[in-house]
Order: sequence, then C-alpha cells, then structure tokens
Amino acid sequence: MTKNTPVITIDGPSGSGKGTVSRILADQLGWHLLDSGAIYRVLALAALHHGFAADDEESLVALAGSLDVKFDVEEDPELTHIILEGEDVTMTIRTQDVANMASKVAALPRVREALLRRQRAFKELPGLVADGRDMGTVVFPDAAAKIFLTASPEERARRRFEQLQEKGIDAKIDQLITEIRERDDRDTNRSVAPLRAAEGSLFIDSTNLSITEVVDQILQFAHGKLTQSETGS
Ligand SMILES: Nc1ncnc2c1ncn2[C@@H]1O[C@H](COP(=O)(O)OP(=O)(O)OP(=O)(O)O)[C@@H](O)[C@H]1O
Ligand SMILES: Nc1ccn([C@H]2C[C@H](O)[C@@H](COP(=O)(O)O)O2)c(=O)n1
Repeated sequence: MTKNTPVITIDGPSGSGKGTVSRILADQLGWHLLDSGAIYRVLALAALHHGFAADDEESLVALAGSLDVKFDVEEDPELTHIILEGEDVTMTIRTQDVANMASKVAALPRVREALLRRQRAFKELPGLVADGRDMGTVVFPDAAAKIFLTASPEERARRRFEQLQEKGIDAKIDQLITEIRERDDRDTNRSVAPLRAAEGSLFIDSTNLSITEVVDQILQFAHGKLTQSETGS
C-alpha cells in the first residue's frame, strides 16, 4: 500500500449504480477497483456453506480472518472472477439470499474490523476506486474525492427488476422494493459504520440521471480534487 496513492470512494445504497460507475471510472482512469460488497458477500456465502447463523459473531470473525478468497483480476473488470476455497463464486454471490446474509453479517462490529486490512490492501498505485457503504467514512477516510450516490427505492427496484429479467430470472417489483427498503434500513441503522455520506462528499441522486451523466459528474468533481498527474490528464 502506498501512502500517496489517490483514492476515489463511492458509497451508497443497493442499486444506486455504485458498481457500474466504479467499474467505468476505474477503467477510464486505469486504476484498481475495490468492490467491498463482494467481500461481505463472499463471507456471507462461506458462512452459509458452513451453516453459521448470521449472529454467530465468534465463528464469523474467525471465518473472516481465514477467508480463502482470491480476486482473479482481468483488464476488463466485468470479467474478474471471484474464487472462494477454490470454487468460482462470481455468480453465486449475487443472489438475493447471499445479499441479505451479507447485510446481516456486515452489521457485526468485529466482523467489519476483521475485514478492514483486506480492503485497505487494494490501495495500490496508480490509484483506487472503492465502492461500498463505508469507503469514505471508515476504510479510506483520507480519500481525495468522496461520492455519495443514491436513487429512489422505486427506481433502484426497477433497475434490479430489469437486471433480473435480462438474466431470465422472475421477480416481483413490489417484493424488490420491500427487500431494498429492508436492506437500506439495516445498512443505515446499524451501530457500526452505518451507510451515510462522508463529510465533504459529492451527493448525487441518480434517479433521473443516465450512467454517463453520473460518471461525468464524478470525473468533474475528482479532477477538481486530484492533481493532474494523478488523473492522467
Ligand atoms: N444512472 C443509472 N440509470 C439507469 N440505470 C442504472 C444507472 N446506474 C446503474 N444502473 C443500472 O442499475 C443496475 C444496478 O446497478 P449497480 O449494480 O451498479 O448498483 P450497486 O449500487 O452497485 O448495487 P449493489 O450495492 O446491490 O451491488 C444495473 O443494471 C445498472 O446498469
Ligand atoms: N463497504 C460495505 C460494502 C457492503 N456492505 C454490506 C451491506 C450490503 O447490504 C452487503 C452487500 O453489498 P453490495 O454488494 O450490495 O454492495 O454488504 C457493507 O456493510 N459495507
């Protein structure tokens, strides 16, 4: 990890577009990418495999410390494979059951502590785009540019519905809205590292914005915060 490595953090609720815009930004800047939600999802999947309860903090902390996970990073971040205990779990961690378990284990303070070093290790030159819930508040408090990205629950559910339809998965929009609200509630109201905008962050409501418009707003903000050599312009 390099002290002067520039970091852009993008925090926000589920379905706000963090992952999509983080991938585009990392690609355009030629920087590394941290999908911190994927780390919580991998831990959740491993916990489900081992039959651990979502409130079994002792077992989950031990699991987090010894988690055998590998990110096979490709030039195209869409093609990055996530390997858990030798098994490719890239698709499996995206299910709703894993998302709900991830949101529950993520509420445990000692689990979050156990995953901190693993996340900070992604900070490498020439720079890092970090996507999650507490990237700007806890994991990278010194980040050069911090973004809080959100959208209405209805719009986020609509996006998720379209995503599922494209994959041929049946879903009900009302149920998606309910699940999104429940996860927002858990992620926002937990005692440790709750989802909130970091001080000094750029707040973007993407409900009526295209992906390109969001990316442009972030790039403009980041260019104002970073030196020219850091953004390669
Ligand atoms: N501004 C936007 N306008 C329309 N669709 C968008 C926008 N941003 C993202 N999307 C679409 O919404 C879906 C969800 O986006 P994405 O997976 O990036 O959200 P996320 O915040 O990373 O969610 P999660 O935290 O659950 O992983 C994707 O299909 C993406 O293409
Ligand atoms: N920095 C983070 C990232 C994720 N989480 C938790 C909360 C989410 O509900 C869950 C899955 O994240 P997603 O892949 O949907 O972004 O993981 C967190 O607490 N902190």
